[in-house]
Amino acid sequence: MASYFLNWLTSGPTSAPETEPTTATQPTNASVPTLTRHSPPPDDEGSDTETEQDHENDDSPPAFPSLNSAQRAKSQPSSIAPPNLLPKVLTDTQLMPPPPIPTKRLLNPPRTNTPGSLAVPLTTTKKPATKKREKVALAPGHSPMDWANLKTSGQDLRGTHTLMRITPSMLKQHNKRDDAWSAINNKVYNITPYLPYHPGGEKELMRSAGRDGTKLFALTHAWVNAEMMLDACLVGFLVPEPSS
Ligand code: HEM
Repeated sequence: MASYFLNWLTSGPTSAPETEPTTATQPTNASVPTLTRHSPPPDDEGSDTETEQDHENDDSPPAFPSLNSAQRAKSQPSSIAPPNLLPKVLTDTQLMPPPPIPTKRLLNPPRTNTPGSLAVPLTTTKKPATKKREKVALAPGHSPMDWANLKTSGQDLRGTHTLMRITPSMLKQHNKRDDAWSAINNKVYNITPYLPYHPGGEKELMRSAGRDGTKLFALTHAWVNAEMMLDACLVGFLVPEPSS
């Protein structure tokens, strides 16, 4: 490849420059270098002895620019760079070596929380230390739809005749399964009829019996609309103890 470029670079114009249309057919300027042409000389020009065999054995590239072209006539001999200024063609052994194979340490970097470390923070991979929440199997006839039907049936689910002002000490007395009250967001509900319908189980719901279950409720399932689900069980409103 390099020899090809050298070949066409050094095959300069053979006719005289246009600026000197004198009788001389060869360049008379001594500074113009004498260039060697590698293409075969047309020694047998005009003869009929040139055969197809000659063309087949001729592996030399054609002159570029073409010998009698305007491009060749315009080109200046001084524009030809000397061989030491021509771009160097690197061989395979001189090419840049491949990057080193990453070590096992780099493939599996240690997981640390040191500042500036690119490792995955430990906090995102650590499992939350919360208790696993499990739904219980509700008895037949105790699905959420059954609870909705019971609520609208007109059956008394409060156990009281009027809405009351309920203090924490009053609430505390209603902590048995058959008489369980719980306060959620300052509203006190009779949760006894709801116990067998609670998807989290009776045991879990009884943890809020006789006290303010707002925090427990929000921690477990803040998305549940207790106000709507237990509206038929409302018995009153939580008020502070009267100051003595
Ligand atoms: C008193 C009012 C309450 C109502 C109306 C209520 C209602 C519900 C509802 C509708 C579900 C199903 C949630 C779902 O499928 O996404 C549920 C599940 C559950 N509830 Fe309650 N609940 C109440 C109180 C409580 C309390 C005080 C606790 C715990 C102390 C509790 C513990 C659970 C648990 C563990 C589940 C099952 C797990 C889950 O569904 O994610 N619930 N409850």
